[in-house]
Amino acid sequence: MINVEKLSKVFGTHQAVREVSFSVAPHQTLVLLGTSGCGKTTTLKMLNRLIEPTAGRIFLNGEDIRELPVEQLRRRIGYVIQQTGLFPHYTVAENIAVVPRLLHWSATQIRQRVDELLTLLGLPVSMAEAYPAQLSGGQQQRVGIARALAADPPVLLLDEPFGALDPITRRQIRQEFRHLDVLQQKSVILVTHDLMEALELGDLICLMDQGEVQQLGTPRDLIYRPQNDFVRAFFQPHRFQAELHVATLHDLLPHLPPVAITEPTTLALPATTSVQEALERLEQAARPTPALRIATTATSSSHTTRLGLLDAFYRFQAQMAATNESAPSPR
Ligand SMILES: Nc1ncnc2c1ncn2[C@@H]1O[C@H](COP(=O)(O)OP(=O)(O)OP(=O)(O)O)[C@@H](O)[C@H]1O
Repeated sequence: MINVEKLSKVFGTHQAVREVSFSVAPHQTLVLLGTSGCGKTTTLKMLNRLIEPTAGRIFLNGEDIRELPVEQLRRRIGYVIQQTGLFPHYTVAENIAVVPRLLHWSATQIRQRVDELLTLLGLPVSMAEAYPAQLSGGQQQRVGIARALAADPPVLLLDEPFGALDPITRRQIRQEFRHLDVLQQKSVILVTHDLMEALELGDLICLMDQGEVQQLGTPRDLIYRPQNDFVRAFFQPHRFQAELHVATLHDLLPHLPPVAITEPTTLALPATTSVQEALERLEQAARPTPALRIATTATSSSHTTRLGLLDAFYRFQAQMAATNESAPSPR
């Protein structure tokens, strides 16, 4: 658990971050989102004291981080940066082992942890002896994450972790990242300026502008209950795509048109799946496009087709627009 209270940073006369506060529980991901220069990276670097705050406090599991020796703090906070920061002359195994070595783990323990992490991140164990330059960008990124997780820190910080990847790899790695078991029980804080990445990965989004928090909330809060004109304008150009990410199959259940399912195969998804993910999964599924079975409870389910899903989405969108227009503005 990490708690940030009124964190500020002034560089010379420039206020880069002003009174930023948030809390991230274990197994939650908070995304720091905003345009270039809004203070995301500065905020992130204050969390592991790569930058010292001008004011404010940070608590790691209740302890003020200023009370902890920096070395100890950094072992409890994994850190991944855009260019991975892997040491080019170290093998994959040696890169992952940097922190365990500092902690004087035995060679056997280190070897086991390296193999375990490679497997957890979907990399072959045989890759341990390769050098970073022999790996693809996506593989290097996974090794970067494995290295940050080596000593099992409760907090993981990621600064534009997928930024250097091509759009297809980026999307794939992002999907995998979301389902990584190894991140359960960790507080994850991720910096991005990519709106879809934020909506896909964030349990909470902290949208910043000029060093200040414009809104802190769930992706749904930011899309459907924007607190001010900045938040509204930030999402407006990508609104349709954004709504596909935040709407779930559960939202669409009351809007599903009655259909007789004739498709021979079905794809089953839980009702918590986003509409975006359901459409992607249907797209990737075997031909002909299967019917979709939405598991609503342990024993009951609803069926639809791709077209039925889109139809229900449009109805849901119209309903949300009507509700939001009639609702008073929160500010
Ligand atoms: N060491 C520094 N000295 C002076 N000013 C700095 C320093 N680091 C950052 N800044 C300034 O603080 C502001 C916030 O920078 P920061 O890197 O946190 O933004 P960001 O939102 O992460 O941007 P980007 O997405 O471009 O990385 C910017 O105006 C930047 O120029």
